[in-house]
Amino acid sequence: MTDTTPPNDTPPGFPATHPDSAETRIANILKSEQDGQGSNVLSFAALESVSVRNGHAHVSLATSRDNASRVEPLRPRVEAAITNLPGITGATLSFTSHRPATPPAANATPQGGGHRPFNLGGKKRNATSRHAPETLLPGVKAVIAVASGKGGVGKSTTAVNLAAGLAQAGMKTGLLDADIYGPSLPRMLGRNTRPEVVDGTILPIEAWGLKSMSIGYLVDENQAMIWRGPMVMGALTQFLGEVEWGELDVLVIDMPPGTGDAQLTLAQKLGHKLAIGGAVIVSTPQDIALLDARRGVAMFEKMETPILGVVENMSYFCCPNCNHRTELFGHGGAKTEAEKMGVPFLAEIPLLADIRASGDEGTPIILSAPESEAAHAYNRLAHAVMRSLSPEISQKAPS
Ligand SMILES: Nc1ncnc2c1ncn2[C@@H]1O[C@H](COP(=O)(O)OP(=O)(O)OP(=O)(O)O)[C@@H](O)[C@H]1O
Repeated sequence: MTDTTPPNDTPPGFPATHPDSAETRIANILKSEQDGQGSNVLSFAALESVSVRNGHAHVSLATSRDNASRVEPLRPRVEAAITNLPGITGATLSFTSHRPATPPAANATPQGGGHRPFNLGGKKRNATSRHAPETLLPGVKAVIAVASGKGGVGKSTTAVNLAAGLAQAGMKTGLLDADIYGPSLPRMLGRNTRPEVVDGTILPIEAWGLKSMSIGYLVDENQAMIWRGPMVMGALTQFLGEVEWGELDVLVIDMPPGTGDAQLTLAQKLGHKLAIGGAVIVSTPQDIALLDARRGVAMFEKMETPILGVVENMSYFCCPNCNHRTELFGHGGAKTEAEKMGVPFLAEIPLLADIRASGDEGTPIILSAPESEAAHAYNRLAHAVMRSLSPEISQKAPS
């Protein structure tokens, strides 16, 4: 469906100048929703902008860092109230913090509100040319984007084990956690160190034979939650342009879930490297997830990114005692769907408590239990991915 609604427009029935405009009604909601101390939202946050696109309202509020924690618990209620307005089908509240936050690393400081959240000090660089797409990741041969049409399908777990599998097979591998709002890499890799900044460049954290980077290494968990879009994109761009990735055969990127602006922008920025690598779409067998997977595939196809294939996660349950295999959600949905979409089916990963436990303990299961059913499944995935890469990259893949 074509979007005929201009950005920053009001929905049908809300002329912008009218007292009943979307902005006025949203401001009224913000004035009426109170926190536990009886203060309304607009008493400690300023309404920066309202835009409505295709019925979805994006509301940006400016607040101090201290007050951000007061707004956050109100978010679901406010978003629900805005969604109830006529002509509005959904709402997203984002916050801008106007005070600089805790330094993420010894000499790396988030700037707050800017498009380059980390001031890395060191030599003055030409940020424009350094961040121009063609100059990004100069030593990286290929990028593999691990994506999913929706959250919670096991994308990060898949990305971590895929990256560890590629490293184990002899490829020089990096792993970037691009999920700014829900970084899981530090936990899954068992690393909680602040990266060093040397000469204006962030050094990646080494873990399990991988070079890794995540917003979770740099800022406190709740801090990135209050970032608005441009800061998120700024952080991602810095991760691509200002991390010392060095020479890598592949950089695996754990993409943010979904198919919104951040995903599109990343895919655009990485077009030249993704053309040599490609996208891996993670799905669970349930129909709804498959619909979302289709959206993921469509997004990369639109960007002319090669689709390396689809992975079915939580595909079947394997009893740890008797090894009996149970198809919990009906088997083969993702494979059939991949065939219909004309993209390769890469692997099916079982649903296993040990996979979750290994992730929580900080060692990818492909390394902690190399003889397990799960490790074999992830190895099949890594080898399938290697085989689908171009020969110059995948020469280390077993035939
Ligand atoms: N095959 C599996 N078997 C058992 N548990 C799994 C499996 N895959 C993922 N999980 C668990 O499911 C939860 C969600 O996984 P993960 O964080 O990888 O998903 P995600 O798609 O990256 O989520 P988000 O969209 O929130 O980033 C985690 O607790 C993880 O350990």
